Amino acid sequence: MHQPQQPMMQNQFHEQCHHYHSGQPLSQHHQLHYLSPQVPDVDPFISHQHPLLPLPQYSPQNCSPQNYSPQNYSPQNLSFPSRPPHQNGQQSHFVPEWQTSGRVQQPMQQQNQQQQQQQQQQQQQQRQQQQYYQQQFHAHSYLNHPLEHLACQDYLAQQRQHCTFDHNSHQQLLHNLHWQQRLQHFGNLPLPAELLQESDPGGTSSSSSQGPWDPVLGPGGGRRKRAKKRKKNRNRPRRFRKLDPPPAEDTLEAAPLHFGGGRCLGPLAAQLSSANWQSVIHDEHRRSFVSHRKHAFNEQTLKRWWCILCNQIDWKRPVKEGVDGKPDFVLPRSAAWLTARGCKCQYQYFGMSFPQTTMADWFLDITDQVCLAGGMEERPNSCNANFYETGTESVSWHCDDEPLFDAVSRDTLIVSLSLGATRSFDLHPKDDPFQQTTVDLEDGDLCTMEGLCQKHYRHRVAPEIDIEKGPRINLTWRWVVNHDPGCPQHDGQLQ
Ligand SMILES: O=C(O)CCC(=O)C(=O)O
Ligand SMILES: [Fe+2]
Repeated sequence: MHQPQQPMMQNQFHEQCHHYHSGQPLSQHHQLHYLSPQVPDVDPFISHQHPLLPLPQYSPQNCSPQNYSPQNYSPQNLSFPSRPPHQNGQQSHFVPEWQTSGRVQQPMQQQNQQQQQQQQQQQQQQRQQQQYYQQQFHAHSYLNHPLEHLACQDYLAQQRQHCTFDHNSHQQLLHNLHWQQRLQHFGNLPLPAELLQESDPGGTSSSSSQGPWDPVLGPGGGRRKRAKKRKKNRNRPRRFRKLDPPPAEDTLEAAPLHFGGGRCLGPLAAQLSSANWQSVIHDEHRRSFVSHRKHAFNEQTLKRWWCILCNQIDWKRPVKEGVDGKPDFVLPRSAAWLTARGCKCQYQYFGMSFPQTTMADWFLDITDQVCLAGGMEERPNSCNANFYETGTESVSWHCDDEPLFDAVSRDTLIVSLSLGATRSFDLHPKDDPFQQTTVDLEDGDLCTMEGLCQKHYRHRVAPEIDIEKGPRINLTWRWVVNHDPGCPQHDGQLQ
């Protein structure tokens, strides 16, 4: 997968934020992480994690379609143990000092009244906090403001589980951030007043008209910094520019599309329109085609597949090392690379390597059913699997043009199956990034990229700010034609 370079800051953040994922199968690291009041000893970023969804271990008994499906795997339907109640049964954080210290003995009635008032104030404070974090969550996308986004996500996730959001530890956590991240955090996000008071010893933050406090630039620094950044970005070249269209490729009349065992003709939308395949892109000039078949399998089958894939695939979140040997990018999703028996090719993209795992019989079963639905006579010999835990996980603009598939000089077919949450799949011609096509891929949908699509188009699954959006699995089958030198099938040496 060829992926354009990501901005450095964002990569660093991803790395810091997710490094505990690396190399761990999901089933092992899917544990709850609550904010602990003794944050300083731990990596502050761990506490920023959205409590991950626990995955039960797969066994045929617990894996019946009734008790495990994309629907009941959504965060809302899982029950989490709630936090132990606080000593006095109330939220005690951020109670102003005048309420807690120097108290003198008072008559019972007065005490009760004060308690009631205190409770009301706390409830109001809680409501305001909730409103605030909800607003902030929607205002900050994961990509542009990862810290803010995750902090709010953390809060909202804990609200969902009916446990208290621990402002003390949140505040501790902010104090522990590296100064650069703190700069980014305070620079962009007007924090609630109580957090600002604590983190701004000079008391300069109270004036909201000056903009957010910045630890280096002082009051309003965040705003000035952003204006400076905007000015700088004005001169930066766009990530993708419009170019002249490429010369026309062979027409379908001159060279029909053949793949999937030779007798399968593309585009599938044209060949299999009677079997509910529909055309998403039909671009003869670039010899690029995308076909879509909605709801190709029944619900029971999808639930069974979901369950097996969640638990049986060795999901990984690899790390890309920077020049200094330190990790500088973590995949914003989990993935796995499967090949047919006898093939040992690894899949490498964006400087990361995916170890090969062999397709088990249950996986070949799924593959065969997908082939049947697409009229393919020959099984694809490889598959890239992706697991998107929430709406915020993604795959950025790329094309699958690695030498393994030889997708630049010959027609190829990539066929994908989507399971779980609906996500938007975007495509654009490399020479015309503004000509974007989007197709919503739902549970059980098949989608193909055919012909020279990898040569002329980029595709992605964009991050969404919807943390409530459930997990999604996508399997993309391909044909490896140029085996790695280390693979027994290199140069056709079949074993
Ligand atoms: O998740 C998807 O729909 C796309 C995945 C993809 O592009 C890939 O695996 O190369
Ligand atoms: Fe792809």
